[in-house]
Order: sequence, then structure tokens, then C-alpha cells
Amino acid sequence: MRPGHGDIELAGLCKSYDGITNVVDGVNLKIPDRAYCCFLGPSGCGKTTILRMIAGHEDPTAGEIVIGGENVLGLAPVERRTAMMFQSYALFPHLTVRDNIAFALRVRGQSRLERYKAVDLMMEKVRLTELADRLPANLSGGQQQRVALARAAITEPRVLLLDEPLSALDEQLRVQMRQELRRMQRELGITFVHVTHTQLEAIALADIVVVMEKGKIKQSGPARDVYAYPRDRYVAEFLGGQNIFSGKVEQVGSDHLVISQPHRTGIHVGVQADRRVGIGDRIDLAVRRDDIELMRATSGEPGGGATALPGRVLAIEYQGSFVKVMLDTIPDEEFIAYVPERTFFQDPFNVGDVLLATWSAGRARILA
Ligand SMILES: Nc1ncnc2c1ncn2[C@@H]1O[C@H](COP(=O)(O)OP(=O)(O)OP(=O)(O)O)[C@@H](O)[C@H]1O
Repeated sequence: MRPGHGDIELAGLCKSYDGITNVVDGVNLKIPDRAYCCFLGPSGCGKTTILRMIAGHEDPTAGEIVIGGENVLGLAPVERRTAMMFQSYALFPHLTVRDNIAFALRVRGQSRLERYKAVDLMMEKVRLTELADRLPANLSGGQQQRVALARAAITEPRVLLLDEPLSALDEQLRVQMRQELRRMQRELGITFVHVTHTQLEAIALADIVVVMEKGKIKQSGPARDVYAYPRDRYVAEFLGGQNIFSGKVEQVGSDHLVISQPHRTGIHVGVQADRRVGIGDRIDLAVRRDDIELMRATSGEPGGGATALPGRVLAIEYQGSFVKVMLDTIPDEEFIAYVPERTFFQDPFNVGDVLLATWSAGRARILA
């Protein structure tokens, strides 16, 4: 395997199938060599089209694709040194694991000896040595996936493109294979670009998460940035784990703002250097579900700088390590607190209880 030169740059990338609508609309992105990058977004947002353009299976309508410093437009997939792994692994049913993996090398005319040497090495890397002589029908879903990955990686690509690689697997296997993918990416030492519509998959795997909407990038960055600091309502809603609601700026202080809502007043928000707001502005706020603390309404107000809003418990769901408590704290918006399991059971709440939901000003974020 020759690693390196797997950095990708997309510049002004557009794709239209009908000459009218851009299904990929001005995408600019840099993916470093050997990064694990996940494109995340709902069905139809253009993720697969971007993948296919990087692979060379589809031509952009406008823009550039540069891999390892080389403009690859017009080059065939083999010349780009990209490889694609598909959702349905598309293994040859009549070939053994070894021959499935060797297939691309046979097409390239490598000698039997060369092929078998390369395939043995690859099988070791992806832990398939024991299964070398099996047919795909006699493999589990996870094992089939490893064969598909090995078959793509044997061509020594500098970039491996994966289109919803885990969607055919059941939940438990998906979580297991997530770790396998990450391990194999490190082992192969190449860039992975992975398309998914599953938030957890993206944040668990990726060095860089790219959140897309209608052909455009809404936000990209390390998983934690995108999850903990969503830029706007769309990203916050898509990544989940946040309470999102809008309000009007009533006061602007040196370190915090006071926001009101049709139903609630006295919502404190820390000043954010990246968001300039003035009195009267309408803003969207996000507060993480796990940053909300719930108190009995009788236990007094929280300390200075905190927000405390009343709410009735609508539903309670046990989730194992935490308990999900739904309240009507912000009427017309979903409002949920994640209470650590042990904390919850020290003094459990019931549906119908009226509580105070509190959080400190610094925990509320202003969205664009
Ligand atoms: N060959 C094609 N001809 C015409 N329209 C297409 C073609 N391929 C994709 N599209 C359209 O382009 C848009 C983006 O499709 P794409 O497959 O890239 O989305 P996606 O985000 O990967 O969604 P999914 O997760 O459902 O695959 C969709 O509206 C789709 O219908």
C-alpha cells in the first residue's frame, strides 16, 4: 500500500441533471490526507452525487476536484486512484473470498503469484485469512462487508469512497462494523469518504463531519464542533440532542443577554463573540438536553446568571444510562432534559409534576 496524496479539495462543485436545479450547489471543502470524512444529510441532499463525482462515475456541471494536488476531472476512476464500496456489497457469488478480493488484480493482468501475495497480505489486514476459501453465501453480513472493503482496497487507492456502507446491517452489527471501518481506515492509511444519513454513525466515525442540506454544506468540522456548536437551527435539529426555540432580545449586558418568548421571560444567554445581536432582534437558541437540570418547583430558585423556567412533565422514558424527561417548558416546541440515571432515581419525577428547568447562561447558544 502506498499511502499519501489522498487529500481532496472540492472547489465550487456543482451538479445539475436537468440544467435547472443544482442537486450539488457550490460545494467547497478540503479533506486532509488520511482523514475519515463523513457526509451527513437527509435523503436527496446530494451526498451520493458528490461521492460519485469524486470517484469519477459522474461529471460535475461546474467546479474542480483536486486529489493529491492533481486536478482529476476527466480522469477515469483507476487513474484517480479512488475506489468505491457500494451499499450492496456486490460480491461475486461463485468466487471464494480470496478470488473476490483478487478480482481487480486479475483484470489488471497481474500474475497469479503476485496476486496471491497481495491478497494474503490484505486478508491479514482485514482479518479474513481463515475465511479465504469460503463463498459469500456462507459469510455473515459483517464478513461480507470486510470482503467488499478488501476488494476495493486491494487496488491501492489513495481515497476509498463508501456509500452507506452499514445500512444493510442490523443495529448491533452496525455498531460493531463502525469500529472495524475506523480500524481499517487507520490500518490502510488512506482517506475515507463515507456517506450516511445516520447522525450517530457520522459523529462516531469521522474526523470531519460535513452536514448537507439541498446540495449545500451547512457546516463542516470535527464531530464535536458540529454536535456541540451547531451553527444554525438546521444543523442543531439534524444532529439532535438540543432544545431549540426562538425568542426576542430584551436586554444586552456586557456578558449576557436576556431573552423573552411569547410564553416565557428571563431567559439568560451568555454573549457570544461570533454573534452580534441588538435589542429587539429575534434569535434562535439551542440548549443541550444534557445541560438542563430539573428541580422541584418548591426547592427555590437557582443561583445568579441561570435561567429557571417552569414546566409540567409530559412523558418519561428510561434510556438506560439516562432518563429522558419531556416537559411543556417552551410551549409549541419540544423540550427535553436528559437526567443521569442515578440522579433521576434519587428522587424520581412523575408525569404531571411541575418542575423548574434550569441552565446557566453560558450553556445556551445563539444560532445563526
Ligand atoms: N442520474 C440522475 N438523474 C437525475 N436526477 C438524479 C440522478 N441521480 C440523482 N438525482 C437527484 O439528485 C438529487 C440528489 O441525489 P443523491 O443521490 O446525491 O442524494 P443523497 O443525499 O445521496 O440521497 P440518498 O441518501 O437518498 O441516496 C436527488 O433529488 C436525486 O433524485
